Amino acid sequence: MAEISSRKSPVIVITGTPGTGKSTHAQLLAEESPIPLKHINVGDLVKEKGLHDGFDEEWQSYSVDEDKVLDELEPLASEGGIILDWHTCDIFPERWADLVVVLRCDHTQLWDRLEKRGYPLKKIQENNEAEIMNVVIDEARSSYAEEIVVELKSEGTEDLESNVSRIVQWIQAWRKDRGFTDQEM
Ligand SMILES: Nc1ncnc2c1ncn2[C@@H]1O[C@H](COP(=O)(O)OP(=O)(O)O)[C@@H](O)[C@H]1O
Repeated sequence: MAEISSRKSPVIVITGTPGTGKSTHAQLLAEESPIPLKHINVGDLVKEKGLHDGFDEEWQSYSVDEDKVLDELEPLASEGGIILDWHTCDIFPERWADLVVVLRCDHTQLWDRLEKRGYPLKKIQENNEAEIMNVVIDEARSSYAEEIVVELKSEGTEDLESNVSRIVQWIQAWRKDRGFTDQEM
């Protein structure tokens, strides 16, 4: 069983291979949530706050300093009311997460999305392979209690809308279980 946190607002992790729709889901969820939720795009935070050891030209990505990321996020996670949007999740301590959503996408569709984003071929191939090999879902399942990990398809706008309304329902149930009313933040 996952440990019950004392937070009034949950920490929701939205993870998945790059291009599966994490930011799109997190933005819509922040708009539709019944309680305020701050969307934290961890990749953007790494860039803005310099939580890295430099940029890898070959892979066109930052070499992330995970300790710095954890130090930066710890106070926010303790407070709750955040959506953590990142392509990996196993660095986040188990006690942080109330819900871990893993987005999935058909690999040919994912390839197109990453091509449109202008990723180098090598990076498209690496991510495409990771999606086929279930890398992120396996990582989530081995890092968190089974009952808080949810795998959701993200291939069209209907998926986006139904996924977000499902998470909204989950937030309502999470708060009700803890005896919070809609007015009480
Ligand atoms: N469920 C979906 N339906 C339609 N388009 C989507 C969906 N999820 C993502 N996309 C599109 O795929 C691209 C990548 O989405 P994004 O949210 O930036 O992915 P990520 O944050 O996982 O890298 C965007 O152009 C977005 O509009």
